[in-house]
Amino acid sequence: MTDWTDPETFAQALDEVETKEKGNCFEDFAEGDVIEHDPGLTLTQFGSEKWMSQTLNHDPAYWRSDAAAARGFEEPPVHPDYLTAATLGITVEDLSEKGGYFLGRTDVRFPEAPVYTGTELHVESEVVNTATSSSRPEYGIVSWRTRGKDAETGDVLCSYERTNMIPRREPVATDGSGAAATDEGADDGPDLPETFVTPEGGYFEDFVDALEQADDENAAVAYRHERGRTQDDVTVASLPLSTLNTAKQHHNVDVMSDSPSGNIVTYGDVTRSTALGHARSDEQTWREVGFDDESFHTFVAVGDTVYAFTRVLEAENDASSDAAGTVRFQHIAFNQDDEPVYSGTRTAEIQKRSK
Ligand SMILES: C/C(=C\C(=O)O)C(=O)SCCNC(=O)CCNC(=O)[C@H](O)C(C)(C)COP(=O)(O)OP(=O)(O)OC[C@H]1O[C@@H](n2cnc3c(N)ncnc32)[C@H](O)[C@@H]1OP(=O)(O)O
Repeated sequence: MTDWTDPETFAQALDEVETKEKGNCFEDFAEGDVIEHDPGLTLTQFGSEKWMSQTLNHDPAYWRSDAAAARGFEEPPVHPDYLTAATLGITVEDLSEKGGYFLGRTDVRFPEAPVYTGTELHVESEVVNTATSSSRPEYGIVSWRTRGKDAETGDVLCSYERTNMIPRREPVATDGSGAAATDEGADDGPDLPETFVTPEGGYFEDFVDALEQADDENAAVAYRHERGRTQDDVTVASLPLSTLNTAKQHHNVDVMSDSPSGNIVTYGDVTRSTALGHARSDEQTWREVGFDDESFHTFVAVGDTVYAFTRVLEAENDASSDAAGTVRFQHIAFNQDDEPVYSGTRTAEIQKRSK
């Protein structure tokens, strides 16, 4: 009688049986398809606090009712990064569980902010673009518009457009491996301003003053934040799973040892939220408005440390409250070797010094 647990027999059986697959390949997506994601998630205080604590987002308005009231919230709301991560995590099983990396995201918006704990999230995605990767024939590139809705009212709470590399079932013929390796980036050396201005404080006026100072010179308002967060099992594997993100990239070392990263990697939303946490620790945030042009440049893995760098792009004396003005930033997350791992622009309302 066959001993199915005999190592040689079992190895052969594994080789010959089919695998009941999870997730979808590139060929499964067609422009215009709408996918309703089955997993739902109740946005809890515990989930939001766990996310915030581990990513160093310690803004008291999300932790304490008196600080929340001072900012015009009924109670501490769900943190927008947790809401964003949950709106993406829920989609992974259908969109990207097959593998392939999160390349970028844009137009992240929160039309019904603030969102309070206890809200049930229902998420749907529409395929907006599918493209061949000229440099990687075994992958295609897919973009989706995703909307996270209040399951009860249907109100859109978070929406964005995201792009991933997605494995193909069959590699496609391309015009050659060198296609992406153009030397477009042939380096003329860095082209940076002479001076870097750091805002004196974290209020709206400090950003306005710094921009005015930079305007007078060949200068930019750009600075780094001191905090770093070394990636560990909690940030790499536990946080994505807490948003129902089933991407093997974050929790299956076995499969990932044979992938471009060679190991499990940090969920992009953890990387960016950690960098944003560092940046927010040096400003007086009033409200988050949105995020654009987000890109993930290279992998972050256990043992890597996530730091943050900020450029202030513009400031406008106009916001949802007289207590704040609006500032547009570029945030760059980088690792211990000073390599950029994430970049994106962020629009946020920043509290004024004089209320
Ligand atoms: C899985 C998950 C969540 C989820 O489940 O969802 C995650 O959280 S995972 C962690 C976060 N993530 C990462 O850790 C990835 C970091 N990244 C890299 O490590 C490298 O990027 C790479 C190894 C993936 C690729 O390496 P690479 O092949 O050298 O990279 P590129 O040549 O730059 O990109 C290849 C092709 O993608 C096109 N492309 C790039 N960016 C965009 C964009 N924003 N929009 C549209 N197209 C884009 C590019 O135009 C090229 O297209 P072509 O093949 O046609 O030239």
